[in-house]
Amino acid sequence: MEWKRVSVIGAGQMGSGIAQVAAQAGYQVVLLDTTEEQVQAGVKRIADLLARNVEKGKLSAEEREGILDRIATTTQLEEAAQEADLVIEAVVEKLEVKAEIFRRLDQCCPNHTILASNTSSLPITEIAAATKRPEQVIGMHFMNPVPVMKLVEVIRGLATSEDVFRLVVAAAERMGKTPVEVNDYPGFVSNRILMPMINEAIYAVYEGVATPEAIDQVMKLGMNHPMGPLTLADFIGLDTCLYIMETLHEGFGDSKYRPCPLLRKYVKAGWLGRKSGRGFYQYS
Ligand SMILES: CC(=O)CC(=O)SCCNC(=O)CCNC(=O)[C@H](O)C(C)(C)COP(=O)(O)OP(=O)(O)OC[C@H]1O[C@@H](n2cnc3c(N)ncnc32)[C@H](O)[C@@H]1OP(=O)(O)O
Ligand SMILES: NC(=O)C1=CN([C@@H]2O[C@H](COP(=O)(O)OP(=O)(O)OC[C@H]3O[C@@H](n4cnc5c(N)ncnc54)[C@H](OP(=O)(O)O)[C@@H]3O)[C@@H](O)[C@H]2O)C=CC1
Repeated sequence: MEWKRVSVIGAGQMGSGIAQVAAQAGYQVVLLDTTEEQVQAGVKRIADLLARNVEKGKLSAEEREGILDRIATTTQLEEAAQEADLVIEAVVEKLEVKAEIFRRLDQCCPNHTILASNTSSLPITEIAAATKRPEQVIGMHFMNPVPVMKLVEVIRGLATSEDVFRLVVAAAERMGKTPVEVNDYPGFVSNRILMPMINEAIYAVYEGVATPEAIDQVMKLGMNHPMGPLTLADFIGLDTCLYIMETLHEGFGDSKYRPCPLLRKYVKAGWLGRKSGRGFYQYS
């Protein structure tokens, strides 16, 4: 079956990026967030990035208009659900919030609709269990920034069907991505490896080993990482980093994954990184 419509739930940094690459791939997209302001902020992010691509000569002004025309917006889940072939959820990294969204999507989507989560770490099998169609639920984990990064981790839940897996791999490829299959364990592969490194960098700040600037320089100049771990943590969002560490800690029951107290403190203070204007660095 040829898919035409992709709905994206959550218009934050990941949801807006996913909506952009889906519209660039020719899908009709519906982008949803809880308020009109959030949805419009997501659309503005897409419009600005596409305008920069026009300036760079990578896209024509007509192509930009075409992509933006393919993105409709809503704040009503029923509206996002009603005609979707594929729904990709990208809301906050909390199991109870995602499970409730999947429960509602299951009720309002057509029978054929596939429900994917962009979760960074949470169990796909448990998200799927909130629906009556667990064979049509799957993990589709894009990387940030979505328009640039090539990888999509594709994660099968216990019940995910082979057909659904193949359709989702094909959709990721159509969006210009390279899908890699991984199994349903906390943090999958990407964040099981990346996030303990970031957490360790935060411990190094906490224990006074070096300043954030020095730690980032060591990893950039010494290991050729494009961003130092603390700049990357601010870029991902410190709330998201904390939720991922909590999932690893709880999921494996191993103290090596305990989140650094400084990370908790920053999140409690509302220092969420780039998106809130302050994290390990200041942005305004
Ligand atoms: C937490 C999770 O669950 C999983 C994750 O996503 S973990 C995070 C994974 N991502 C990373 O590790 C990113 C690491 N950082 C990088 O790769 C690079 O710093 C970067 C690609 C973000 C920027 O690259 P750079 O060379 O330093 O900067 P710059 O030259 O300005 O940008 C390179 C390109 O990326 C684009 N770009 C940069 N930031 C962007 C953004 N936020 N959104 C969209 N495009 C962006 C630029 O427009 C530019 O595009 P062109 O080549 O078409 O001109
Ligand atoms: N940041 C990253 O680098 C990556 C993140 N991810 C995953 O993507 C997901 C989203 O992350 P990210 O985009 O960074 O987060 P953001 O905080 O940027 O965006 C999340 C958006 O979802 C909205 N939202 C929250 N609850 C609901 C709801 N019930 N219904 C509709 N919208 C809702 C939020 O609105 P409000 O602000 O009003 O709550 C916000 O606009 C998370 O699961 C994260 O783990 C995956 C890969 C990389």
